[in-house]
Amino acid sequence: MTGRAEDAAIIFEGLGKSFPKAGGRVMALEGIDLTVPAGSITGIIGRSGAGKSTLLRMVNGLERPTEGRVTVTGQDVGQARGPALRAIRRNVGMIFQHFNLLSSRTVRGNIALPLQIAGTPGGRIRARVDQLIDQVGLGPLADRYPAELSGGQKQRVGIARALATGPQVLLSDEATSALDPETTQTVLELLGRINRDLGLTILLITHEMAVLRDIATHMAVIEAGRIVEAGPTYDIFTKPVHPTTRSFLSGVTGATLPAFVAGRLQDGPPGDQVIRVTFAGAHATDPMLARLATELGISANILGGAIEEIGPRPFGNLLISVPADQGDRARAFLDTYGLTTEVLGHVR
Ligand SMILES: Nc1ncnc2c1ncn2[C@@H]1O[C@H](COP(=O)(O)OP(=O)(O)OP(=O)(O)O)[C@@H](O)[C@H]1O
Repeated sequence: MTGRAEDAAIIFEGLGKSFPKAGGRVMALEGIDLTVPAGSITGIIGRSGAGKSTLLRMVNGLERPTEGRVTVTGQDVGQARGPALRAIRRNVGMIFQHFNLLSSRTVRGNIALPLQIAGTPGGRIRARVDQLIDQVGLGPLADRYPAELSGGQKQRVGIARALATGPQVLLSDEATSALDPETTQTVLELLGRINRDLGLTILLITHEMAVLRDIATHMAVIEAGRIVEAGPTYDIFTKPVHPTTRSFLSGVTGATLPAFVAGRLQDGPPGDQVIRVTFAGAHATDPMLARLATELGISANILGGAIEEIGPRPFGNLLISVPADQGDRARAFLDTYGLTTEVLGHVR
C-alpha cells in the first residue's frame, strides 16, 4: 500500500514499539511501513496479541513509537505535545468495542462531551449535537441513557461522539465485535455512509475477515508485530500470498466443503487432492476446468463453490478434487492462468 504522501491520511514509516518487561523489553511492533490512503476504509486484521491495538493507539498519540514515526494528515504524532497533540486528537476520532459511553450522561450528553472539552460555546454545541444525532439516526433516543440502549444504538452514540469535532480520520477498535451479525451490518453500513458522505478516512482493526470483505477498500495483515501482507482488499481476497492471510480467508469464503468430504480430510496422499481455487470475476473457472480436462486429461470433481462481492466486484471460490498424483500438475496449470490455488487436504 504505497502511494503519494499527499494522498495519504496516515503514514507509518519504520515504526516500532517495545514495552518494558521483566528483565528486558517486549517488541509489540517492528518495521511497520504502511500508507493509509486518504478517503479509504483500511482494515488491519490479526490474531490476539498481534499488535493491532498498539498500532491504532499510535495514530492518536495514546502510544508513542520507540522507532520510526507515524504522521496523520502530515503531522508527526510521536513528536506532538500540548496544543499540537490536542489538535491531532480533535482530527482523529475513535470508536471502541465496548462503546466507552458515560453511563451518567444521556445520548446528547455523551455526544456533547468532546465539544465541551474543546471549549465550544454552548449554543454551537446544541446545534452540532442535533446534527450528529440526525446523522447517525438516533433522533427519538436523544434523551435516553446508555443503559436504555441496545448495543447497536450505543455504537451509534459512539460514532456520533467520535465525529463531534469534525475529524478527518476515524479509528475503529473492533467496533462490531460485541454486536450480533445483523447489528454489525447496520453499523458497517453507517460507517460506509460516513466514509462516502464526509470523505472521512477510516482505519479499523478487526479479527474478522468478513468485516474487511464487507467494508474495507484496503487491508493489511499483521502477525507478531509485523505486517505480512497489505494492499487493496479485492487483490488480497483473490490473490492471497501469506499463509496467515490464507488461513484468515479460509473461514470467510462462502464456499464450504460438503460434510462427507470435510469429515474425511487428511494430510497425506492417497486418493484425491482437495483444492480451493480462487478467481477474480464471476465465471473465470468455467473454461479452465474444461481445459484442464482436454489439455492435461485431468478431470476435476466440483465439491462446492460461491461467488461473493467486494464492493461491486465479484470473485469466486471453487472447491474441487483431482487425483492426488495429478494435484501438482493441475495446480501449476491453474496458476499459470492467474488463478490462486490452495491444497485443503486429501481424501480417500
Ligand atoms: N502497555 C503494555 N505493556 C506491556 N506490553 C504490552 C502493552 N500493550 C501491549 N503489550 C503487548 O504488545 C503485544 C501486542 O498487543 P496488542 O494489544 O497491540 O495486540 P492486539 O493485536 O490488539 O491484541 P487483541 O486483539 O487481543 O487486543 C502483546 O504481546 C501485548 O502483551
